Amino acid sequence: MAKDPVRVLVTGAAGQIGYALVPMIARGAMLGPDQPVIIHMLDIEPAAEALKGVKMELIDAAFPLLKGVVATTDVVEACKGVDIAVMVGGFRRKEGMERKDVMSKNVSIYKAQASALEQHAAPDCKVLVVANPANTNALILKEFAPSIPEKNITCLTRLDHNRALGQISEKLSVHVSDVKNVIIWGNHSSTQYPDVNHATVNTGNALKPVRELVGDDHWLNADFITTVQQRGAAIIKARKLSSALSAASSACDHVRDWVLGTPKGTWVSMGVYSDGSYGIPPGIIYSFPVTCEKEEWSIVQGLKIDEFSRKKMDATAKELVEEKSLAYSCLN
Ligand SMILES: NC(=O)c1ccc[n+]([C@@H]2O[C@H](COP(=O)([O-])OP(=O)(O)OC[C@H]3O[C@@H](n4cnc5c(N)ncnc54)[C@H](O)[C@@H]3O)[C@@H](O)[C@H]2O)c1
Ligand SMILES: O=C(O)C[C@H](O)C(=O)O
Repeated sequence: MAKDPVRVLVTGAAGQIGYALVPMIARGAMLGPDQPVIIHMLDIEPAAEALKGVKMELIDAAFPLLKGVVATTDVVEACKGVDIAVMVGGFRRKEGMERKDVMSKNVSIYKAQASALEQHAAPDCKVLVVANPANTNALILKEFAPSIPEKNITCLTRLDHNRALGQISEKLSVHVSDVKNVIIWGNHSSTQYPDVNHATVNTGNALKPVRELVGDDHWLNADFITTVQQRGAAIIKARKLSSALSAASSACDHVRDWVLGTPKGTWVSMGVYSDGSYGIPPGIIYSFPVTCEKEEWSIVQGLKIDEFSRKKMDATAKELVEEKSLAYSCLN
């Protein structure tokens, strides 16, 4: 029997990530090849014509899974009955701007959209915040939508996770799908800590530690970390635009694994509300290693944390605590 369609909201749908993301959703990359979808697209008035154009293209592409398109500048209409909300809309960082510069513009958007989601989305709506500052926007959304379960509000660090997999795969000349269990701890910013201490490579007959195969702790503790931390800025420098296709693809990975589950023995990184695991202060949205089953994520417990990692995990937590107070000061 055919499944009922799932309603997926994409905010900022006329923007560049939105343009890459909606066809991926319509092709089944987010929810699977047998899951029909109705895509809700929200943007603001100045982008209304462009949004209309995206809707026309979605229709023209004749996607078999696409059962309807809502394209609107009305946040209430956009949020009505949505099961999944991918929050991409916001003010984008331009070359030379610090993430903090975009903070005040974005947190007020997220405060307003929190109420719309709370009142009009499906009761169990899952939310993924992509727009920067992603962790803090997600936190603001959580705080101003108290009736949405906190487990349903997450932010995107899967792009950083995938970037880390990509760097290891390039370094070792192995296929990226043979590398697993890297971790992104903390903020989707240049303080994030990409950790390979528990990562492995499938060599065909064994799972070998990445650290052993790379055999270059200096590279792993320095260049590898900064390359992943700075990858977003490097792409802005090269494209004069921030990453879009990789962000859209990683957003699909995030939601797919959340809804359909992570493969056995594999974890992924997600920005989630801290419960105090690994000594990270509660009250912030922090990226942890998680496994997903039955549409719920759980933080992987019991990983050994060395002194080097501890410092980096605490530094990125500290930045998030500071961002939180900055966000509140912008809202006052
Ligand atoms: N978390 C991540 O890994 C990651 C990766 C890449 C980009 N980003 C962030 O994602 C966001 C979007 O990036 P982009 O390149 O698509 O930007 P973009 O500027 O091309 O698109 C943003 C869209 O949001 C719309 N918008 C602005 N205010 C809105 C509002 N109140 N409601 C709905 N829509 C609104 C704009 O009109 C625009 O169409 C940026 O904040 C960017 O920094 C995050
Ligand atoms: O938009 C940005 O600031 C960069 C983006 O978050 C990225 O990681 O590519």
